Amino acid sequence: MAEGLQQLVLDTLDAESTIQDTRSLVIPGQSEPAASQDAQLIILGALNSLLSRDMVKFETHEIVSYALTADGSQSALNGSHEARVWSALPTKGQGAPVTVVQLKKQVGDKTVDVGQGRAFKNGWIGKEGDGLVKLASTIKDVTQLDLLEIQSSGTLKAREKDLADLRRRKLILQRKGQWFTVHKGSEFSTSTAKPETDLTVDMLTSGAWKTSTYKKYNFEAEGAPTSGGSLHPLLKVREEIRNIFLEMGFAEMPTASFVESGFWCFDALFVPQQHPARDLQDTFYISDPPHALHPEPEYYKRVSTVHEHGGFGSMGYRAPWSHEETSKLLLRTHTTASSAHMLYKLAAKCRGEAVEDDDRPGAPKGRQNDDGFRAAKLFSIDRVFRNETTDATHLAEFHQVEGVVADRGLTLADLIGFMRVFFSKMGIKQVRFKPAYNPYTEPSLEIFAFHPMLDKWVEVGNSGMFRPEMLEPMGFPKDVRVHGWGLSLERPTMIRYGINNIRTLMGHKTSIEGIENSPAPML
Ligand SMILES: N[C@@H](Cc1ccccc1)C(=O)O
Repeated sequence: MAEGLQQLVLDTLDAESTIQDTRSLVIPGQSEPAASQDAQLIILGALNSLLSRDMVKFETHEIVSYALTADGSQSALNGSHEARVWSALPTKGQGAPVTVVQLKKQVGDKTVDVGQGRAFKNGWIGKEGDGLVKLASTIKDVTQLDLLEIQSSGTLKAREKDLADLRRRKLILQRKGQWFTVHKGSEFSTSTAKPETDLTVDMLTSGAWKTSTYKKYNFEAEGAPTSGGSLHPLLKVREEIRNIFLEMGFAEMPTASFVESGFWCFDALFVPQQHPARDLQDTFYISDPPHALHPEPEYYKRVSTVHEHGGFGSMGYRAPWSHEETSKLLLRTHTTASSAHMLYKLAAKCRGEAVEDDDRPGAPKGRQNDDGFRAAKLFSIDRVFRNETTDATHLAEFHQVEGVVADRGLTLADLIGFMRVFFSKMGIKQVRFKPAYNPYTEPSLEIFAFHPMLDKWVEVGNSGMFRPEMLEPMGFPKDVRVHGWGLSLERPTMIRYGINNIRTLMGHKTSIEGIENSPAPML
């Protein structure tokens, strides 16, 4: 049929040079002109195909048309509700008046409910005793006439108001539609022979290429979508947070070692060896190799002593030290293990080790009484592991955002002030702090942010000033203060992307399509 229709369009153009209104075409195989929108869509298909070969040009005309609802079609056929009410009643004085109950039985509840009032208003019917009678002997059912006109032409000529009324009565529906005016194109011909799409060896040898018509190359056509890699939302938010750190002058810590020893993950941080976080139920331990390499002996001695007996102003835990516990290998439970490595390295010169002076601007070089301390601002964003039962908000593997700032004279006010700036750069303007406990920081603060969508305060991080029991065995001078904090990467990502089940963000339930379609976050 498609070809027959294209041929019809070309033949009509050949005879009449333009087709003013495609609604006048009679599609091959049909008896009526193509007044309906369905017919116009079929015509549009044929026109587009001819347009691609430049055989025609056409203009589109947008129209609004109307179609009858089921109720409307019934009224077009049998008369409006009010006319059906009128015709069911006896003429005044010529029969017993009909009660509403009887009338409903005769013409149906809906017809009476809708039609009765209108029939009264039109003066067609009246009351007599308990019943109703006809007052008018003949009526003109304008509603039915209007519906019939709409049925055949799609509209009412110049009577917008009545259309609105019929729509309100749910007798008609509005439809958007279009029709077309068609002209000859630059390659117009009455032949619909398919143009060639490829130049073949056969055409070249036979010489057919000279007389063939060719399909025009479509430079507008979009290629098939390519599937490349796309960044996971966690990576996008990680990048955004990394940029905040970099813009605040932080350097990134190396965090490649997922496996740590009990020493670096806990002991160096003054986490007691009996702490519940070190239990098998909370931490994944590695069985092979069975032991970690031994840390530097003097540092190890200072750490074990401060745990067992105290020192640096502390009374220690006064519990027996277990070498076994410290040398266990485990999947790190927090990135503070990496911070401990970095802080130990930062204090190297303070311990009197030969370290090359760095050339950061402002770093005191070879100053007299230089104790070797260099201020530092460090961050990391990487994966940690906890032996957790997974649920909508917990995973056994997740990511931590961690930062440490080391300098002389830092106070708790600096930590709080810094947190406010850091979180406001992440788009979190309202933050609150609550005293908390960490074995390695004192004071410690939990950080809460106001979540406007949830309309409540949610915990976003944990922070504090590292204890002398941790810093001084590393070799930091007494007046050096280090504050640190940690937060999850998943939580801000879930908030940003409106995800409420963490398992759809990470793990085997993640939807690849969701990742491909997730927009970059906005600050
Ligand atoms: N390690 C802590 C975060 C933290 C880091 C540094 C200082 C204080 C707290 C956690 O896992 O929650």
